Amino acid sequence: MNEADFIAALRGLASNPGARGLEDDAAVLEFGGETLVLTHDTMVDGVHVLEGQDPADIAWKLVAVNLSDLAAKGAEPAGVLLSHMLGADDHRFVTGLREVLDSYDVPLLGGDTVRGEGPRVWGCTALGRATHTPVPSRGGAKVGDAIYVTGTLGAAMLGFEALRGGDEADSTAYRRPRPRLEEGRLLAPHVTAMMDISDGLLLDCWRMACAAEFVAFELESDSIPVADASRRAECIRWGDDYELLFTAPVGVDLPVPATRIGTVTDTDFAPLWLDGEALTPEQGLGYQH
Ligand SMILES: Nc1ncnc2c1ncn2[C@@H]1O[C@H](COP(=O)(O)OP(=O)(O)O)[C@@H](O)[C@H]1O
Ligand SMILES: Cc1ncc(C[n+]2csc(CCOP(=O)(O)OP(=O)(O)O)c2C)c(N)n1
Ligand SMILES: [Mg+2]
Repeated sequence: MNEADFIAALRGLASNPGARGLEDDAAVLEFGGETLVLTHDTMVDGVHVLEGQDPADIAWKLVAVNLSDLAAKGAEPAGVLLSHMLGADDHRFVTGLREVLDSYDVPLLGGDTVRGEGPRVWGCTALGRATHTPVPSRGGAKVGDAIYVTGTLGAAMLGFEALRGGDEADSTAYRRPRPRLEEGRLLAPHVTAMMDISDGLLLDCWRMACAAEFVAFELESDSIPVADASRRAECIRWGDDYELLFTAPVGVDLPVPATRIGTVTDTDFAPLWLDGEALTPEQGLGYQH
């Protein structure tokens, strides 16, 4: 089973509406007059971070990727719970954790600590409070909407290569992603759909188009902001950038800088198009476990 098959097999168990059919970045629960937004992401040594990487970076990224899912729902963080496997330089993990929690003013609420064999694995649950309801979903794109991204894609890939190669180039984008919390909150009232881009722009556009049903995402590659124009195809597939992907009606005055990369259409026989050519996940649109 791959990741998509396993999640599909879980769908029958996740009938509570809060699970959003396991088709969104986060669960959404009405609770005590508030709307809670809940998400969990795991990182594995050698899969999500380079073996031997500074644990301070690992702690930062672990929390940041979870906050990014809250950002995509326009939620403000209420706290995190962490799971940690003991190993080398655990004091550096604590240092990085303090840095990320202070930077985003997020309370550490609890977690769990274990020792085990095999590659190290870290987990984080982030809890947030919706700032706007209905909480934006992945599936709300409407025919005629414009498609936007924040920031630049491919910076994490370049940062990964810099870190792996040990060269002077800046690896910050890979080591210390910055969740777009402020942007997500400001955008939530204006978007028809929103998600964060963890697995690569093309794959996440595919998912957003499929979640909406009966729409297609038509993208123009030249309009997509990339960190290295000579490697555009890789920049829009590699992932790990944690920018926001969203749709909004044409003409809406956006409250934050973002780049229009395409249009939602009713083209009915393929959900994703790049420069007029239909694309499928078999062609390698992004990162899949
Ligand atoms: N092991 C699991 N148990 C329950 N739900 C899961 C599991 N793995 C993934 N999901 C759910 O599947 C959906 C897609 O997950 P994922 O692609 O990891 O989202 P994201 O990229 O936003 O982290 C989400 O609703 C997530 O909560
Ligand atoms: C050492 C290393 N190799 C490869 C990658 C590329 N990579 C691994 S996982 C991933 C996508 C994000 O991970 P996932 O577990 O799918 O997160 P989620 O979508 O659930 O937030 C990417 C781009 C990496 N980050 N680090
Ligand atoms: Mg996930």
